[in-house]
Amino acid sequence: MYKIKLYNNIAPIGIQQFTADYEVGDDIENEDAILVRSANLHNIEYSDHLKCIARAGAGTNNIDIDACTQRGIVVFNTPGANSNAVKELVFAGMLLASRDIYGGISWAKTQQNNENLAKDMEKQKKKYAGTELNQKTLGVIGCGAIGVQVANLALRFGMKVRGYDPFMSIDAAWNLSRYVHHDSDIDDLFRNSDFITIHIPLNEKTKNTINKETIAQMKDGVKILNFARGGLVNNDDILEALNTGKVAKYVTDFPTPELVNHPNVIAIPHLGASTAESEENCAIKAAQETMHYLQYGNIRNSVNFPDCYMDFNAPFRICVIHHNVPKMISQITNSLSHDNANIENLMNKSRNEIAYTILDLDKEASPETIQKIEAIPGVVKARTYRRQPL
Ligand SMILES: NC(=O)c1ccc[n+]([C@@H]2O[C@H](COP(=O)([O-])OP(=O)(O)OC[C@H]3O[C@@H](n4cnc5c(N)ncnc54)[C@H](O)[C@@H]3O)[C@@H](O)[C@H]2O)c1
Ligand SMILES: O=C(O)CC[C@@H](O)C(=O)O
Repeated sequence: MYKIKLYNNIAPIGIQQFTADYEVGDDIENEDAILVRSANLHNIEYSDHLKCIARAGAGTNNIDIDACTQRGIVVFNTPGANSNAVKELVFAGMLLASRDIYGGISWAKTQQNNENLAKDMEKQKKKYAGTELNQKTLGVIGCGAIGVQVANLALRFGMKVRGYDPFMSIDAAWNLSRYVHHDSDIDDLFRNSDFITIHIPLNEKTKNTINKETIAQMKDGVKILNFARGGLVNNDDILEALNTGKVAKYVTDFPTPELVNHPNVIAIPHLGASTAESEENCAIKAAQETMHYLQYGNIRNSVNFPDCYMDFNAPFRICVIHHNVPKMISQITNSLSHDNANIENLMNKSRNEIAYTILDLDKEASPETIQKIEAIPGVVKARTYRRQPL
């Protein structure tokens, strides 16, 4: 029986993926795996049995990735599973930043006793007039799952689009329209955009990407959208720029108390991925990644381990997490001689300092063999698997 601990509300359809071999709940102890959305897992005590954490979503800054890697805990996310939901809200944000829809609706709500409403609203409406997206320039920082979709849709709104992403994946590049202007220097994007939208992960390098200096390069009256993470934008600097009018609007999915009452901040309470479709996509993907890892040792969509997966055709399997250093494979295979097991298939992949080896065997490795493997300097963990239907 595998034990799955839930943090946050995970869509029921995701939990339904788990078979009778799984015990799933938010009060589980000695968990083999965690399913989480945005709950902060930094500084929590993990069970000694914990093998993986699946983030039902994209951002993993709520998890201490380095600590997990050192302990041999595989962290998954669900790339692209919520990107459509975020894309749609970005466009809602752009429209709200261009036209005072919110002000107009709020005024209309106060008119329930006005018998002259039809006439009065024609007078009132000039207060809520705005501008169009058509022909404006949108700068997209980060052309991954979300950025690409935002860029492509903006073209269909008649916008001119510029994109900046020095680490863009080949998949993302295939999906990005060729009509998106490629900025290799982020300053060109800052200087030439009427709207700037940011879609990159938050980490030590990207923190405060939007700050006093970068804002200074932007057009007067620029509108900035942040549906990625609050820490990417320096709050003090953006508030100052909103006060001077340098920045006309700041649309953020990550409001903080000092931002929420500013008249030119459009604060949304982290709703980017909050659609039934996206919550279901993320939950299903996170559950499947977890099951494939726990039952087969296969790794797909990890943020700290290499992708490493093989069809499980042999009767037995060993998976070894080890440091990415010489002579590991030979030491692991030597240890198997004890059981006289034949290796039917082998895969080894590495990512930075860590590596992962899958060995498919005709015989089950004995506990002594696993102990021997785990005693090899540089080995973090070894686990055995028996072939079973998923
Ligand atoms: N508001 C929400 O509910 C919500 C939902 C999903 C994702 N997010 C946030 O949005 C971020 C992006 O999500 P995604 O699904 O597009 O992720 P993704 O991994 O598909 O794309 C991120 C892109 O950012 C690029 N990148 C990384 N560092 C960069 C830098 N310094 N400059 C420019 N580009 C850089 C990467 O190359 C990648 O292409 C996530 O990390 C998450 O924090 C928020
Ligand atoms: O789970 C959510 O609601 C938000 C997820 C989002 O911030 C993400 O990074 O995928």
